[in-house]
Amino acid sequence: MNMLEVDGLGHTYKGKDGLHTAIDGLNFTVGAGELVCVVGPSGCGKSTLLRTIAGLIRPSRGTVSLHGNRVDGVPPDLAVVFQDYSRSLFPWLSVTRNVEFPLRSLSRTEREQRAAEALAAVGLAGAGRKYPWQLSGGMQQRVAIARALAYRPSLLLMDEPFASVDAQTRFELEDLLLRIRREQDTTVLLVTHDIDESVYLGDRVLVLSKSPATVVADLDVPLGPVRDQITTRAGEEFVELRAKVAGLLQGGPVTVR
Ligand SMILES: Nc1ncnc2c1ncn2[C@@H]1O[C@H](COP(=O)(O)OP(=O)(O)OP(=O)(O)O)[C@@H](O)[C@H]1O
Repeated sequence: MNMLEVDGLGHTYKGKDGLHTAIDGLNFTVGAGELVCVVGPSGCGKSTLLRTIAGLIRPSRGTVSLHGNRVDGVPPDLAVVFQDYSRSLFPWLSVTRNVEFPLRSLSRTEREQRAAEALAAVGLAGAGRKYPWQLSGGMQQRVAIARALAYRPSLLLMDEPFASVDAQTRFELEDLLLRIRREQDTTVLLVTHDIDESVYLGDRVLVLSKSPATVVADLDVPLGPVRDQITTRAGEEFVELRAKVAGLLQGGPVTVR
């Protein structure tokens, strides 16, 4: 079953300086349980795409459907993790209260249980009473991921989620995401600038053209569910795929030996 269907999606911003078409004629689907990465040149419209899927922008053309229902406003069963963790957590709330925040409609016991489970899943079982400002950047992003997971969304949207952390933490968070989606079967659409990251994480990689963005390639990543930062990245298939994505992003012919 398709969790997400994007059909003929286009958006034109109307600004003071006239019209600007950010995305145009985008078509793709994401199946339940898939992790799909989106890469594209800077400014090609990746954030516009995510905002449209999240129902934050009403598209000028085309439709977005989440498990068969047309998105028209922010869907209730969707969570978003942004790049800027420092602005996505509430500094005056403890880690546990931050994770419980979207669960206000649930009973207290259920909120506490879900928050504890999600914090354990991201390796922060002991940090619930701390405040975001007492944690490192990587730990804060773990809290943001835990908050999204505790909500148990049908679709998890991630907008450059690891772009603001150091390289070592980035690797750890990538592996955390791979483990979580193996264990919880979460459906994820993740936008990244990083070609290597798109291949390392994705079951599929969607390559976008420069603005106005269209899908220039939809590549399968046959690397299996269990990946390793050292051996996977050194493997022949990985190296070939990343060269292919890089070639597509440059817009040139793709010759991979
Ligand atoms: N609110 C807006 N009004 C007018 N133009 C906008 C608006 N938001 C974005 N744009 C323009 O639309 C284009 C796509 O922007 P968007 O932020 O979606 O791209 P992106 O691929 O996410 O960028 P980056 O890679 O830099 O994060 C850009 O040219 C941008 O200037």
